[in-house]
Amino acid sequence: MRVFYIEDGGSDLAVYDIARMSPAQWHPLTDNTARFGLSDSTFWLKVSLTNHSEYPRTRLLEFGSATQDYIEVFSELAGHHSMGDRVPFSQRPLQSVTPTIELTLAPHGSSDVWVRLDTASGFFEWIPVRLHTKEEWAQTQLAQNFLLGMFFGSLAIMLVYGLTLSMVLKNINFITYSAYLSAALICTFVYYGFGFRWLWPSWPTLNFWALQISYTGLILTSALFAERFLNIRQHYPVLHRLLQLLSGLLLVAMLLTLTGVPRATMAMLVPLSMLILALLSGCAAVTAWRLPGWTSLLFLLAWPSLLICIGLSFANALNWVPIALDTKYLLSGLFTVEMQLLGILISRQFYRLRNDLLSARSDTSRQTNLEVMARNRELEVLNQKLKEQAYRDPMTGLRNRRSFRYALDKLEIEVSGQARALVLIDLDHFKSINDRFGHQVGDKALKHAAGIIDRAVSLVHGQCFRVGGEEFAAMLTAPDQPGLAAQCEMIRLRLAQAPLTLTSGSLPITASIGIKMVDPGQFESSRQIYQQADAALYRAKRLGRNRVCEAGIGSEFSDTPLPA
Ligand SMILES: Nc1nc2c(ncn2[C@@H]2O[C@H](COP(=O)(O)OP(=O)(O)OP(=O)(O)O)[C@@H](O)[C@H]2O)c(=O)[nH]1
Repeated sequence: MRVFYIEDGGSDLAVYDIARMSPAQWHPLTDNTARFGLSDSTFWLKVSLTNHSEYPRTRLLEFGSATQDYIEVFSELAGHHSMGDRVPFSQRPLQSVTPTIELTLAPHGSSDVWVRLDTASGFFEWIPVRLHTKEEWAQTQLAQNFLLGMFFGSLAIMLVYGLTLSMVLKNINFITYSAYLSAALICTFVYYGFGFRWLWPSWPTLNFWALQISYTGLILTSALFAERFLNIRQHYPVLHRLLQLLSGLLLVAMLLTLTGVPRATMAMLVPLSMLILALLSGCAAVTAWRLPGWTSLLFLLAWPSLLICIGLSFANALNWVPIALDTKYLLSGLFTVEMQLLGILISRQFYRLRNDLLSARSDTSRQTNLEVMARNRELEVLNQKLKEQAYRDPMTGLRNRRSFRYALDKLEIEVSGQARALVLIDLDHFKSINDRFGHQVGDKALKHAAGIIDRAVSLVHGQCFRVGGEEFAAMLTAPDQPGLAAQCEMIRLRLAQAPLTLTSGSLPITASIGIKMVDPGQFESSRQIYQQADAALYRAKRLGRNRVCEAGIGSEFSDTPLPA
């Protein structure tokens, strides 16, 4: 088989004119493949067939484009057939997505087939002309169907995955990915001729529309996806506006193409879409360079696949590719890889966002916990202070009457351990201090005396209380009776020997002290203990003040009630 072509610039030649053309006017077709790209002309192909065998041979002549508008075949052997996608699919002699006719050549016979190629959009498909035996053709169809089945199957699975996640997660990246994937699925389905064959076989115009619309949809959804994924609006606002403008122009070009009036609109559609894809690929490269990491790198690898696929298809149709390349299969392969990589990337991106959100939430709750703990600690300290205040006398800072009651009760229930003593200390003639020097000096004298008594009690490891106006108490650990008397004497002396210094001179302060020793083996109520200590104090007062008296030694009984 040899294939030649001739360009009919005025589109006015009929098959009779073509048949009369001299061989010199025909140009051989490289690789038997028509690559006329964008042109307003009509093209004629001459397919010269020879049977060198002594038997008749039946062959299938295939024109490998599913979407070329007009393919008219004239043959002495097979008659005239219109097989482009501008005539209903059912009129094709063979029900194949790529126009195919059956020819039977006589033994040692030869025949020419004339093919008229034309287009309404001004863009010629890449059309390989192939001659098959019936067996070869059947095998090729099987292999093609298998590969395309794999391709569409994998796209469909990814689409289900994308749609499910879009619905469940309501994540914009999954939504734009699903839109892009749907457009890719529809566009390739139409481009491979399956829409025309299975869905609208009697409506050729729809085939043309579907192709233009789905192609534009593919470019626009891919731009939408890349814009969202790369966050172009935020990072490259100028590019975002440029892309919007180009997308608008692309939409207009598509609508003009649909009206079928100006052929040149197709010449706009192709470069516009390539420009959009090239800009987005550049943007992906800049992002990958700015944010190094395998996510950016994978996106950079995946994203330009679409540019390469579509660019190669057009370049092939325009005869710019120097080698014979079946772009249909390359397109399927690259598309599948791209969609899978993008699927992985957006899943990864989504899970990273999710993890960031979760860790932010746990940070917040950790922060809240820390704040609550700090607040609890503050409250504890405050509580402690309040407790302290409840048991302290504000003027002298000593433990107060309530604290004394508590210590006295404890003294009552102590049944083992060392002997202890309750010591009551009452300042002598305090009323006269108030009367002579006033209450302010009285207060000063009280604080002074309280400080001396407390320090003295601390020296013998006791506890000191202010139980009344000028009355103090101490709980001491009593070694034995003489030891206890010596300790109380020490307290008395320390006070008596440290007069309060006033501007007018020094003011001596003395105290009378009553002691009650508490024997742990012998039970006495707190009331009894207190009354006996108070009686001893009373005795000290009576005996002339500024002295220590102990209960049980020369004792009298006191009726003083327990301090409330
Ligand atoms: N400035 C001042 N005086 C107080 C305070 N609490 C009690 N007083 C006074 O202490 C005096 C106690 O007087 P009295 O109970 O008669 O006993 P006294 O004068 O010390 O005489 P004796 O105890 O018998 O030696 C009263 O005048 C109270 O007003 C106080 O917080 N500040």
